[in-house]
Amino acid sequence: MQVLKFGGTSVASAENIAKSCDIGLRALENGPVVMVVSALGGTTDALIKAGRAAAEGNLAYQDILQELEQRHLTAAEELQLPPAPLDTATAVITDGFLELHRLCDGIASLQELSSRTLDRLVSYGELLSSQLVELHFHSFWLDTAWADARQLIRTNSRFGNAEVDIATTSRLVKEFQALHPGDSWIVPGFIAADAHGNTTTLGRGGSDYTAALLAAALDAEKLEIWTDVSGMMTADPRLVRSARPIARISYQEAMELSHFGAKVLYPPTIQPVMKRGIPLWIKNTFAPDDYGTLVEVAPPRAATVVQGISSIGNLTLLNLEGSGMVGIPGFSKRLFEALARERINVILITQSSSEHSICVGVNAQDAAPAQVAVDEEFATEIAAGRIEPLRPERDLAIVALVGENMKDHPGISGKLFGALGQNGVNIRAIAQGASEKNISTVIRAQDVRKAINVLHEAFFEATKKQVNLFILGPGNVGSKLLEQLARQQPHLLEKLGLQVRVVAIANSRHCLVDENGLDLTAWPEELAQASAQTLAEFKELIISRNLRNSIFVDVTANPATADIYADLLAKSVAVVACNKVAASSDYAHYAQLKSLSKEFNASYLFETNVGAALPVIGTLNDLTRSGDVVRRMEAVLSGTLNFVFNNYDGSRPFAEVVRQAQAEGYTEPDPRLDLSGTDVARKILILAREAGEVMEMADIKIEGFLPPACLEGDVEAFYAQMAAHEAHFKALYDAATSAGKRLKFVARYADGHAAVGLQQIASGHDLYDLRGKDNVVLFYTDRYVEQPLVVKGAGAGAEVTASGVFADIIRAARL
Ligand SMILES: NC(=O)C1=CN([C@@H]2O[C@H](COP(=O)(O)OP(=O)(O)OC[C@H]3O[C@@H](n4cnc5c(N)ncnc54)[C@H](O)[C@@H]3O)[C@@H](O)[C@H]2O)C=CC1
Ligand SMILES: N[C@@H](CC=O)C(=O)O
Repeated sequence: MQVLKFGGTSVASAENIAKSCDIGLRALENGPVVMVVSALGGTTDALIKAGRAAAEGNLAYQDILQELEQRHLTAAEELQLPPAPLDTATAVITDGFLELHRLCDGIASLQELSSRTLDRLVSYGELLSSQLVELHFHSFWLDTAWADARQLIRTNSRFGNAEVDIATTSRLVKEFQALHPGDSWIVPGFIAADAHGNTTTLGRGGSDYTAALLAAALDAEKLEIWTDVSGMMTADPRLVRSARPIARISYQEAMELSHFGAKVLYPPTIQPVMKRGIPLWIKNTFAPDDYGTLVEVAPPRAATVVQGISSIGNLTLLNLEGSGMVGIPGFSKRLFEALARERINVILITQSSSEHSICVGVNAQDAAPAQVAVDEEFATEIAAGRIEPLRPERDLAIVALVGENMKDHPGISGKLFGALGQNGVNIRAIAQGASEKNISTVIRAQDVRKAINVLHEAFFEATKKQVNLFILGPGNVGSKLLEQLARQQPHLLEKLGLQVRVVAIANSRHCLVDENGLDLTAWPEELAQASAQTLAEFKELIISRNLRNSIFVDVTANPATADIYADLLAKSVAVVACNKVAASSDYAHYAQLKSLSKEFNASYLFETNVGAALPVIGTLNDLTRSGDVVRRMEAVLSGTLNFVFNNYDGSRPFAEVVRQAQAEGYTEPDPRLDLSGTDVARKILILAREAGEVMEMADIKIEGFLPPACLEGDVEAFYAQMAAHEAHFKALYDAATSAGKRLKFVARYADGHAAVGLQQIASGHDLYDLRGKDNVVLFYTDRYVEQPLVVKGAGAGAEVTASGVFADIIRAARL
C-alpha cells in the first residue's frame, strides 16, 4: 500500500483536484493507494470564521457558508463528472451545507462555540473535499472506497488537538482493509473520533498526521506528502530567495526542521513512519517531476554540515532569576510544573552554569498566563527577595541551524555567531542539545529576515554573499565609483561570489532608494526626480532597512557626515570613506570610531584618505601589526600641489594651473584646502595616528606658501588673489630652478612631531622625481632603517580614488 496525502492547495479547485487524482492514478501502477485529502484550501479558516461569527450572533456566518457552498458546487461542476456522480456530489454538498447552517444556527442561538462543536463544524471541510475527490477518482478507477476517518482513527476527547489511541487506530484500519481487499481508499485528513463517536481533530496541519498514522497501520511502502513546494527547503523561501529543496534528509533532521517552523510538514507526522522506517517523500503537486525531499532512516551524508535553517516567530523569553536559586534543588521542577499546570508548551530552555537564572521560551500568547502561574508558585521566595518576579522579554524569535553533520564538527557555532555578530544581530539566548543536531538562537523578531539570509549565505552559499551599499555623495569620485560598480557587478558575482547591490544613492538634495538594488545606468535621472532627505534620515534609512552586510560609503567632503559614522558602526554597518574629515577630527572621535569598528565587527576603512588608491594606510597597518615601529615618514601627499608645481613654470599664470588641477578632479571640492596645506596636514595626521601616535590637527605645523590675502573670501576671491600675486609664485619657482631644484610640498613626521610645507628638493632626492599628480611616501621603521619602504604612484583623481573606495568596499564585504 502507498499513502499519498494532498494538502489544501492541491485540492483547492477542480483543476487541482484533477492534478492530484492524476498523481494518485499514476501511483496505482505500483499497487493500491490511500489518498488522504485536506479541505479545499482556505475552507477550515472560513468555517472557523463562520462559527465565531455565529457565536457572536453575527449573521455574517450565513454569507460565509453560502460562499463556501458555491465554491464546492463550482468545483464539482468543473470536474466534469458523469451525470450520476455529479448528482451525488451536488447532493453531498447541499446536504453538508444544510447541516452546517443548522449547526451555526444552533451556535448563534446559544451564542457559544465549544471546542467540541468547533471540531464538528470544521470536519465538514475534509468530509466534503474527500467525497468530491472520491467521486472523481472513482470515475477512473472502480476499485475505490471512501473511508470515513472517524471510523479509522480513534482519539481521546481533547477536542481541537486530540491524542491518538495508536493501538485501536491500528486495529480499525486493519479491519477496514479486510473489508476492502485490493481497494484504493480516499480518506478525509485531519478528523477522527473519540470512543463515543464524537468528531475530533488532530490539530492544524493534522492531515499529514492522518496520512502517517494510516501508513504506519498499513505498514505502507511509502508515504508521500503532496504540497505546493518542491520539498523541504533549506530555509523559508518567503524569507530567503535562494533557498533550495533538500534532496535527502533523516527523520530526526526533518523533525527538528518541522518543529522549528518548516511548515511543509506537520511535526507529529514523522514519529509513526519513523518507527517503522517507512520512507516519506515531500513532493510538489504542481511540479510532480521535481525530485522533492526524501525523508529516510539513513540518507547519504549531505554535502553541507547544516541541512536547513528554520525559525519560529512570536516568542517570549521568561527569565526566572535570583540569588536564592543557587545550589537549591527543585527550582526548575517547580518552574516547569507551574507551566505544565497551565498547559504551556516550553519551546526552549537555557540555564546559566551559575544556576542564578533559568530562561524559557514560550509562545507569546502564553506569556501572560505563564507569568501569573510562575509568580504564584514562587510567591514566598519573591516576597523574601530571594528571586525576582518573572521577567518576560517580548518580540523575539528563534532561528535554528539543523543538521546531523554538525555533530563533532567544530566551528559551526563560531561561524553562526560570527555571521550574526558581523551583522549586528544580538543573540539573547542560545540552546544546543547534546545531540548537536540543532543550535537554536533567540534573536529580535525584526532581525529574523536578515539573520536567516546571513546564515543561509554562510552555510549554503559559499559562492555567494549579498552586499548592500548606501552611497552618499555621487559627485566626481562617487559617480566614477558607480560607473565602476555597474561595470564590475557580473565580475564580482562570478569571481568573488559577491552580489553587490546599491540600495541607496543620496546627495545633499535627493535620495534614491530601492531595496532590490538600483539600476546603475539610470540613477542620475532618477536621483534628480527623487525626494529630499536629511543626513539624519539617511542614517535612519540605513539602520531601519536592517539589511545584511550593509556598507555606508561616504564620498562627500561634508564635515557633518562624520557625525553619523559612530551610530552606523554601533549597528554593525561598515563605513567606507574617502572623506577625510572623520579620521582627521578630534583624536577621541577617531579612536571611538576605531574601537566601535572592533566592538561591532564592522569595518571602518579609509585607505583613500591618503594617496587616493595607493596602498599607503594598508602598508602602514601591515608594518605596525607585524610589530614594526614607524620612526619617520617623509612624503608628498598632495596630488594637486604636485601637479601644480610640476606644471607651473611661469609661462601660464599660477592660478590657471590650479584651475586646471581642479578641472581634472585632483583638488578638494574646495581647492583652498589643498593650496593652504590643510589637506596635506590632514593626511600626515592620519598617517601618524595609524602609526600609533596620539595627535591632534593643531599639533601639525603648517608652513603655508600662499600670501594671506588668498585665503580671505570665497573660492572666486581665492583665484583672483592668486592671479594678483602671480609675482610671488614666479619668485618661488625661480628661486628653486636657479638652485637646480624642484618645488615639492612635503609632509614630515618624526618622533611625535609632524609638519607640512613647501621645500626645494634637489635632484637625486627620493622626492625629486615625482611626475604629474603622483604621491610618494617614505616609511623609515625599525626594519627599514637606511633604505625606506616607498609607496609611490598616482595620488589623486576621481577614477583612481573611486577604485580605492571600491577596493575598500570589497575588503569590508569579505570581512
Ligand atoms: N579627488 C580626489 O582625487 C580625491 C578625493 N577624495 C575625497 O573624495 C571626496 C569627494 O570628492 P569629490 O567627488 O571630488 O567631491 P564632489 O564635490 O564632486 O562630490 C561630493 C558630493 O557630495 C555631495 N554632498 C555634499 N554634501 C552632502 C551632504 N551633506 N549630503 C549628501 N551629499 C552631499 C555633493 O552633492 C556631491 O555630489 C572628498 O572628501 C575628497 O577629499 C579623496 C581622495 C582623492
Ligand atoms: N585633493 C587631494 C585629493 C586626494 O586626497 C589631492 O590633491 O591630493
